[in-house]
Amino acid sequence: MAGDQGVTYEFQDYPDREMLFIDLAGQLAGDLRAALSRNDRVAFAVPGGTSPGPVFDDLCATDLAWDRVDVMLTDERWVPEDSDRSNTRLLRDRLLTDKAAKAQLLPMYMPCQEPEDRLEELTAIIEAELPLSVVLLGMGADMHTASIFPGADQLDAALRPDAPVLVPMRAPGAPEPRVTLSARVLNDAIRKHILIMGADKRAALENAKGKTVQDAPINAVLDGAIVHWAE
Ligand SMILES: O=C1O[C@H](COP(=O)(O)O)[C@@H](O)[C@H](O)[C@H]1O
Repeated sequence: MAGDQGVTYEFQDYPDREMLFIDLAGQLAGDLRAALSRNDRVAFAVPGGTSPGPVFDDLCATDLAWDRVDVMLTDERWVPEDSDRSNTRLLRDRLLTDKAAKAQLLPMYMPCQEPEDRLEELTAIIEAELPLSVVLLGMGADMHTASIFPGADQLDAALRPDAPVLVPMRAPGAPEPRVTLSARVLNDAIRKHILIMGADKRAALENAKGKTVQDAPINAVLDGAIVHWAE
């Protein structure tokens, strides 16, 4: 167990990335099966970005009742789905395939100029699924998680205990507008995993210790999580 100021999380350190991908996919499948044994449908939120693709490659080939799983993103970049920056595109290509093709993908983007234009519709779809059963999060080297970035315009709104489900976000380090699940929604998940890889991200996680959630938004979701790390 690692922790800081009342925040405790489990840190799983893997000998290499391949072992992390296989083991994390197995743990996610186990959590989803446990949730499916208690519920008719389960909500599963996953990150985009560069890290989770290989985990999705293993997970999508796993036998479970995918037809009862509702998959959503933790956050989306406000770009059309054919953009190679689209997190939805990553999910369609790497997770909603093979056995997991039977899962239902919930939208976190609708074609229009700004996230605010369709926020109510997206919120209504996601709100009906809550609480999340299982969430996988990523983290950037700047200590952002989902699209909760240090210095972002709606940072406080995403971190408030009474935060809305979805928060539109614009941040200096993000080239396009974003939409993100709030920390409240992420923390309400029954099981919470965080995937980080590389020495820079491990140093960033260490560096987050003692910092405020505004300076290190990862601190807002660490409590009770399992952090999976490999070099
Ligand atoms: O922009 C994003 O960044 C984070 C971290 O991404 P990575 O490429 O460093 O793995 C990701 O978790 C988030 O979902 C994504 O939108």
